[in-house]
Amino acid sequence: MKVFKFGGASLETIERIQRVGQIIQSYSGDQLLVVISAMGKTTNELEKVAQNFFMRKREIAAQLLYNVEQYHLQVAEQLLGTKEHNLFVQLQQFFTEAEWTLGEKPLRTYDYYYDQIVGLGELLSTAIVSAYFNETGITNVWLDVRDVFRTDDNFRDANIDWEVTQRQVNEKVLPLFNTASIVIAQGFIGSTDQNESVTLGREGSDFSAAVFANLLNAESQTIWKDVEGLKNADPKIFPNTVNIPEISFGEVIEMAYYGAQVIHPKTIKPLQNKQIPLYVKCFLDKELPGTVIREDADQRSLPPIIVLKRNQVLITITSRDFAFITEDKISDIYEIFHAKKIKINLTQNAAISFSCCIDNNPEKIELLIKALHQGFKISYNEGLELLTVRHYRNGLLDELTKGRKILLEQRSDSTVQMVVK
Ligand SMILES: Nc1ncnc2c1ncn2[C@@H]1O[C@H](COP(=O)(O)OP(=O)(O)O)[C@@H](O)[C@H]1O
Ligand SMILES: N[C@@H](CC(=O)OP(=O)(O)O)C(=O)O
Repeated sequence: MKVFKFGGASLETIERIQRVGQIIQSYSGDQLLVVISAMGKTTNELEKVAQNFFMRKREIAAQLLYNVEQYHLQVAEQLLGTKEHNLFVQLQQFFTEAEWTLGEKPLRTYDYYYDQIVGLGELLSTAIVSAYFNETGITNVWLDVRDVFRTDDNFRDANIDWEVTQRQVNEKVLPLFNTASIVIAQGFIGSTDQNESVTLGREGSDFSAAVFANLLNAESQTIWKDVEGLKNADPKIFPNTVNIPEISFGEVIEMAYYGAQVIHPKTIKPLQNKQIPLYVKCFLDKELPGTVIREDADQRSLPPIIVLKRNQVLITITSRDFAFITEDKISDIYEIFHAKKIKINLTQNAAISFSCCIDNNPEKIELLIKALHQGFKISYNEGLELLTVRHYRNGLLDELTKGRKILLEQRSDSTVQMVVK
């Protein structure tokens, strides 16, 4: 059994969806569990629906949802060449459920409504792709992953209940392979024991695929991207990147942790734990060798790896009365960050101050500063970038920081991190 994951970019156009079909067809001898994300930028559009709904801008929310609906109906009709198909009944059910949600008064948290609305993208994309494949002879079964992935109710970043999910994989997923060798499921979503939809965090479909790979004891997982494979930096930002043919789980978990936008950080653990290799392949040209990520990768010729996180804020937290920032104070500070669900990307402490670099999320930062203000003086600096280079060489660092102001720097033997303006 192999697990495949196709992301939004691979479903952005009709031609790309057809290409995905060809790729799957070329693995006709294998059992495939195929995880699919929302088409193109649908998740961003649905986020806007959720925001407007929660701000009680009902008409705008309804219009934005209508646009998403029309887009999917058009794609479905173009792929199938007709509107007379059961798929359209299934799509209509999803739309009706979403419209019901928008008809409610937002009495629960924003994160709850976000998850009820935003997961729609994956339900639509998988239903369309599954129906289209069946019409073109790629026999498959569509699975509602919310019947399988059980989570807690930490909406927008729900945690998998591995025991229940394993049981449900055994009872509900494995038997599907008796009817077809291909099962198509949504990435990114799951459900609580109260049958409330949840999402697993933005870009979470890589992780969904890894959960399946782990629980199905798959022989491999392949993530199909618009790039050649895993590179030593984002080719959209840096010129002259090189492809990495093989790399270890340990190295990739570091890259993802530092913010490389190519693989979701949670993806590695379920694979490493069962020693399942992860392939990164290019859906634009499946003959390209891509990258294999596995425990015992040969890394003798690993190039310097560069990760750039944009739109960062450096917050400096200073004691009000010249008191030292001791362990108890740091622990209070971390508790506040944890309560506000803010991830710290880099920290540095001095005698009476503690600095940390975080993603710029104005609403969260406002609440954070309010909470911190009671005990500390706060200053912050916006519009920054966090540059991380692993296996660095000094010449390269000079090149990357030329003409930039370095506000904070940390070096170890293997890694340098800099907050730059
Ligand atoms: N180190 C890297 N190697 C390859 N691609 C990278 C890297 N870092 C960032 N990327 C970006 O990741 C993109 C692919 O990921 P993404 O757009 O999330 O795909 P999908 O939505 O299809 O899963 C590439 O187009 C590339 O710009
Ligand atoms: N659609 C979700 C989940 C996901 O993983 O998408 P993609 O595979 O396109 O990054 C998102 O955009 O966050």
